[in-house]
Amino acid sequence: MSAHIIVGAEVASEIRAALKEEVEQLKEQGIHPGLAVILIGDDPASHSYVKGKEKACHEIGIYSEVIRHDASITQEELLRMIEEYNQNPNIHGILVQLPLPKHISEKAVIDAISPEKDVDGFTPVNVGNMLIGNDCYLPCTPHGIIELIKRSGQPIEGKHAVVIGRSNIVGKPVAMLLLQENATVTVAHSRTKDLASITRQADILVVAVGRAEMINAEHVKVGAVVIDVGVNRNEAGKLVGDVHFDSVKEVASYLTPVPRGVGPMTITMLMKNTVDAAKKAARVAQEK
Ligand SMILES: Nc1nc2c(c(=O)[nH]1)N[C@@H](CN(C=O)c1ccc(C(=O)N[C@@H](CCC(=O)O)C(=O)O)cc1)CN2
Repeated sequence: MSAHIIVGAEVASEIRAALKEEVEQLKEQGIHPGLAVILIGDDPASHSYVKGKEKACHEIGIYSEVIRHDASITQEELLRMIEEYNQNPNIHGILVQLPLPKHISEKAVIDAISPEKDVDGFTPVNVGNMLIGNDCYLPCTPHGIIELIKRSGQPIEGKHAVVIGRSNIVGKPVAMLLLQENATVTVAHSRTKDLASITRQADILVVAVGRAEMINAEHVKVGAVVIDVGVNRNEAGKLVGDVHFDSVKEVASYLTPVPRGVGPMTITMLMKNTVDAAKKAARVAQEK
């Protein structure tokens, strides 16, 4: 068997083309979606992701403001900056790139973002709404993963989904979204005993552990759908996922590559959330 490769970059391009058309139409109605991206510090990967977000905004026609600040900023200054964007009517989405420098509390920063502008879907209000299945901004990577599985044509309902990883950004929310799609969900993590015996039960395996090529064919059931969320450098300096691509592709039925798999969907779902936020703000203004 050789798995079908789910090229997230191609799916992302399709969604971005549709968003571009939608934004053109919104602008004709006087709605101009706007996103503020705040990047603190000098982490090279974060700088590259933020550049990707800026470029995607430009391509789709979303107005963007990108604030790059060195790590000398205080938490209070950052919170003030967020509050200004909360009040700014030209900005519909606010994103603070993670991780933050150690002296700044991630929790305090996320809590400061108005839930209506939380296009990352990280605030407690949006997380709570996601949990109970209310309309809300879904976190971008988990939402992108669900979209990739759905567009591959593979059913989620009734399947056993195993998620490896329990981060707030990926593991926990993707487990919740799979549950909402009626999968039976198991969450495994660094303290899980006999990981392979659990992952081998998975019809859908989502891997978000942050360890280069840790999951190999021994961990995967024949015919499973395998989604690789990792972005790592291997010993040779090559960009690889958490999944050993060459061995797993011989066992899985569907597999996402790294790069060009889940990653491009993260930025694309952010664009979608920003457009949705602008539409919601326009509706609210009209109702007043
Ligand atoms: N505020 C947020 N911070 C972070 C998030 C997030 O969703 N919101 N997610 C990640 C980083 N991230 C987006 O911010 C992100 C990660 C990976 C990619 C991507 O396109 N990866 C490429 C490879 C990139 C490379 O060459 O290094 C791929 O997989 O093809 C985009 C965005 C943490 N922080």
